[in-house]
Amino acid sequence: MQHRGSADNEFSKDYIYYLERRIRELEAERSELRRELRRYRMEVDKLLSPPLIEAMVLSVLPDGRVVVKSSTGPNLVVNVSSNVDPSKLVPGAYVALNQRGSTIVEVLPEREDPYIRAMEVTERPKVTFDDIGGLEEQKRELYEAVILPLVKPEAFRELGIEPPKGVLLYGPPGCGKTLLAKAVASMSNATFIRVVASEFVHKYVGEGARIVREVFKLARKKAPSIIFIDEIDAIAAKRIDIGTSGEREIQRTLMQLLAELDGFDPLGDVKVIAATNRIDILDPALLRPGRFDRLIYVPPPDERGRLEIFKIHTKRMKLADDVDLGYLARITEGATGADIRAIVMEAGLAALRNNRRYVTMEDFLSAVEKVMKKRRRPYVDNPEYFESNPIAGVGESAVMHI
Ligand SMILES: Nc1ncnc2c1ncn2[C@@H]1O[C@H](COP(=O)(O)OP(=O)(O)OP(=O)(O)O)[C@@H](O)[C@H]1O
Repeated sequence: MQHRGSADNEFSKDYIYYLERRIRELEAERSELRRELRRYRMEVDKLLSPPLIEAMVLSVLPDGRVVVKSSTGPNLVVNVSSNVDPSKLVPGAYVALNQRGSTIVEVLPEREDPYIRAMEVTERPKVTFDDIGGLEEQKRELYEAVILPLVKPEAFRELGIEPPKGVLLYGPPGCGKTLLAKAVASMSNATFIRVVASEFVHKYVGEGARIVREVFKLARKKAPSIIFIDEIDAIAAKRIDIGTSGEREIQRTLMQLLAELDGFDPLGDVKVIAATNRIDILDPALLRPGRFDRLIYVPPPDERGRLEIFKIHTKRMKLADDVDLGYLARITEGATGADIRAIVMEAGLAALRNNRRYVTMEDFLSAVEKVMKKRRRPYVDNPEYFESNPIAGVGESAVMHI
C-alpha cells in the first residue's frame, strides 16, 4: 500500500480510512471479548458459589412466608426474596433456596414430577385376554364393567345404566390381576398407568396426596386411560386409631383418592382398577357405591386354567414329543400363573444348560419340583380364605348385563 502522499509526512487518505476502520473493528472486538470475559467470570462465580437447595412449595402462610419441603429432607418455613414473583409460589411448585436454606431465591421451571416419570405408563400395552389362561368369568366381568363403558359409553347412556366407577381385583399374588388390568387397557385402546400404592406413602413421604392428584391428572391428559393401583391395602387398610404422623399421611392419601373417585364421571374416559391380596383388611369406605363398587375375585387357576397357562407360556418354545402339558397341569395343584411361568422358564434354562435346542419332559419335571418346593403360601394352599371372606359379596349390586 502507498502510505505517503505527495508532500512529506503526509499519509494518503486511503491509508487513514484503512486505519480508522481497523480501529473501529478492534474496538468492537475488544467489547465482544469484554462481554465474553464477564460471562466466563459469572460462570466461574456460579461454579465456585455454594449450591442452592431445591425445595417444593407446600403452602403459603398468611404472613407471606412459605412452607416448603426441602430436597434435603425436612419441611421448612422460609422467606421469599423480593425478585421472586409471589403468584408463582403455588403448592407443588419447585423453588431454589439460598445456601442457608432460609429464603426462596428463584422459582424453578415447571417439569414433570420425577415420581410420575418413574411410574409405569404404557401407551398401548400388548397383552390381550388370549394371553391370560383361564379366568373366563373375570374376563367377561371386566369386559362389561370397564371395556364396554370406555368404548361404547353411549349405549350405557341410552339404557340409563351406570357402570361401576372402580373395580377391585382381589386374590392371591401371581394369579393375573396385573395381567387382566393390562389386557383391559389394551383392548379398550387406553393408556395403562400402574402405580403401587405402598410407594405413595413410602417412597415419597409427605407427598402421597399430591402424587394421587398427579396420577389422575396424568390419566386425564393421556385419556382414555386406566389407572391400575396395585397393593391398594397399603393406603386403604382399616385403622383402629390414626395416632402417628405416618398413619395420618396414609389417611390423607386415601382421602385424596376417594375425592378423586367421587369427583369423576363413571362414563368418562378414565377408569380405575385396584388390586389387593388382602381384601380382609380394607377400609369399607373404599367399597361404597360410587367407589370400588365392583369386586372381582381372581383365584389361583384350576387344572384347566393351569393347562391353558402352560400352553400360553410354551407357545414359542420348541417342545420334545414327550412333553405332556396336561400331565404337568395335573401335578401342579396350587400353582399360580406366576409359578407356571417360572416352571416354563426354569425348564427352558435346563435345556439351554444341556446345549439342547428343545425342551424335554424331564426338564419340565425337575423345574416343577424346584419351583413348587420353594412355594407354600397360605392363601393359595387355603383358597377358602378368600371365598369365605365376609366382604367378598360387596359390590354384587353393581352387576349388570347388557
Ligand atoms: N392366568 C394367567 N395366564 C397367563 N400368565 C399368567 C396368569 N397369571 C399369572 N401369569 C403370569 O404371572 C405373572 C405375574 O402375574 P400378575 O402380575 O398378573 O399377578 P398379580 O395377581 O397381579 O400378582 P401380584 O398380586 O403379586 O401383583 C404374569 O406376568 C404372567 O406371566
